Amino acid sequence: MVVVRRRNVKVFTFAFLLITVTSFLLNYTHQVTTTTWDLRHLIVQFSEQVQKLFKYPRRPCSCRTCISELGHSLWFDQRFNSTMQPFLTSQNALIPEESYKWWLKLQGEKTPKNINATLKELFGIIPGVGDPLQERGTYTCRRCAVVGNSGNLRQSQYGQDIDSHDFVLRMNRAPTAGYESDVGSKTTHHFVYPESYKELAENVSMILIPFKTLDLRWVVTALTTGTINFTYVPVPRKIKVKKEKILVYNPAFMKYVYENWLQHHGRYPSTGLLSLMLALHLCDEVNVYGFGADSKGHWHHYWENNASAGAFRKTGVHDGDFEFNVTLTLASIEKINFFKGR
Ligand SMILES: CC(=O)N[C@H]1[C@H]([C@H](O)[C@H](O)CO)O[C@](OP(=O)(O)OC[C@H]2O[C@@H](n3ccc(N)nc3=O)[C@H](O)[C@@H]2O)(C(=O)O)C[C@@H]1O
Ligand SMILES: CC(=O)N[C@@H]1[C@@H](O[C@@H]2O[C@H](CO)[C@H](O)[C@H](O)[C@H]2O)[C@@H](O)[C@@H](CO)O[C@H]1O
Repeated sequence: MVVVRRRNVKVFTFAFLLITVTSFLLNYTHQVTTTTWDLRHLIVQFSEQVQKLFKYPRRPCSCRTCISELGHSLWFDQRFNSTMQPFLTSQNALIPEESYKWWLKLQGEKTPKNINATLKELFGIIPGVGDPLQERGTYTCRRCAVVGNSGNLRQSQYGQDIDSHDFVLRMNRAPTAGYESDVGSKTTHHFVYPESYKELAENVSMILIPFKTLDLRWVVTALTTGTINFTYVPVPRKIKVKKEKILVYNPAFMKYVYENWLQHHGRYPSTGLLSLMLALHLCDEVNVYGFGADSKGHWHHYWENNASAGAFRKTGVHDGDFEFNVTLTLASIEKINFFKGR
C-alpha cells in the first residue's frame, strides 16, 4: 500500500514538474499553442524548447520564430549577415571604400561631389535617427508587411491583413487611396529615390534609397533651395516631408544585398528586394505582398491597366526572375510569408 502510494507520488511529481517546466519554456518563447494532454506531443514540444533554450540563451524576439535566429537553413545562414547596418545615420555616416567604389558605378555619375562633405551637409539638415524601425526593443515581436507594386494585388482583398502589421513598408509610386481593400491604407515607411518620389502623408517615414551622390544632394536641396530638378529625368524641386521623418538607406547594405543575396545578378537590386532585405534585418516577422506576376503572368503595377507593362523584368537593370526566386526560397524556408495575390 505504502509502496503504491510512493509510486503515485513519484508519478505525480514527475508529471507536475514536466508540465511546469514545459509551460515555463512555452511561456519563455511566447509560443501560442492549443492546450493538449497528448503526452508524446508534450514531450516533443518540451525537447524542442529545451533545444532552443540551449541554442539561444537569449532569444532575439518574442514571436514564434525570429528571422535572425540561425541554424534552420544553411542557405540562409550563408547569406544573412546581422552586422550589416541598413541605415546611414549621423553617427554612422561612413561608407567603406570598397562599397563606395561599387556604389559610384551604379549610375555612372560623371563628376560626383565629395561623398563625406555631401553626407556631412545632409546630416546637418536631417537628424537621421529616432525612427522606431531603427530601435530594437528587447523581447518584442515586430511584425512587418512589405508591399511591392505588383498587379497581383488587384482583387486580393489583403487590405485588412496588411494594415494589421506594426510596420507597413511601401515603395515608389504606390498609391493606397482607391485601393484600400486590396492594399490597405496604413503606411509607416515608404521607400523612394528622387525619380520615384511621391508625396507622403505626414506621419509616414521616407526611406531614401540613394543610387548616386546627386540623390543625397537632392534631399538637401529639396528641403531647402529647390535647385535640383533633374537627374536622368525631371525630379521634384521640393518635398514636404519633415526632416525628422527622413531615413537614408546605406549603400554598403545595398552592396551586401547585391553580393550575398543576388550573387551579382542584374546591375543592382530593385527597390522591392532592397526593401525586403531591410525588413529581414529589422523585423522579427516579415509578410510579403505584391511581388511577382499575377495569375496570368503579367508584371504590371496594381494601379495601372496596361497588362503588358513589365518594366521590372524588361529594362535589364534588375534580374527580376532571380530576385523572385530569392523571395520564394525565403518563403520555402519559412523566413518570410509570401502572399501571392491573384
Ligand atoms: C520603367 C522603370 O524603370 N520601372 C521601374 C520602377 C520605376 O522606376 C518606379 O516605379 C518609378 O516610376 O521601379 C521599380 O519598382 P516598382 O515601383 O515597379 O515596383 C516596386 C517593387 O515591386 C516588385 N514588383 C513590382 C511589379 C511587379 N509586377 N512585380 C514585382 O515583384 C519589385 O520588387 C519592384 O522593385 C524599382 O525601383 O525597383 C522597378 C521598375 O523596373
Ligand atoms: C528604364 C531604365 O533602364 N532606367 C535606367 C535607370 O534605372 C532605374 O533606376 C532607378 C533608380 O534610379 C531604379 O533602380 C529603377 O528600378 C531602374 O529602372 C537608371 O539606371 C538610370 C541611370 O542613369 O539609367 C536609366 O536608363
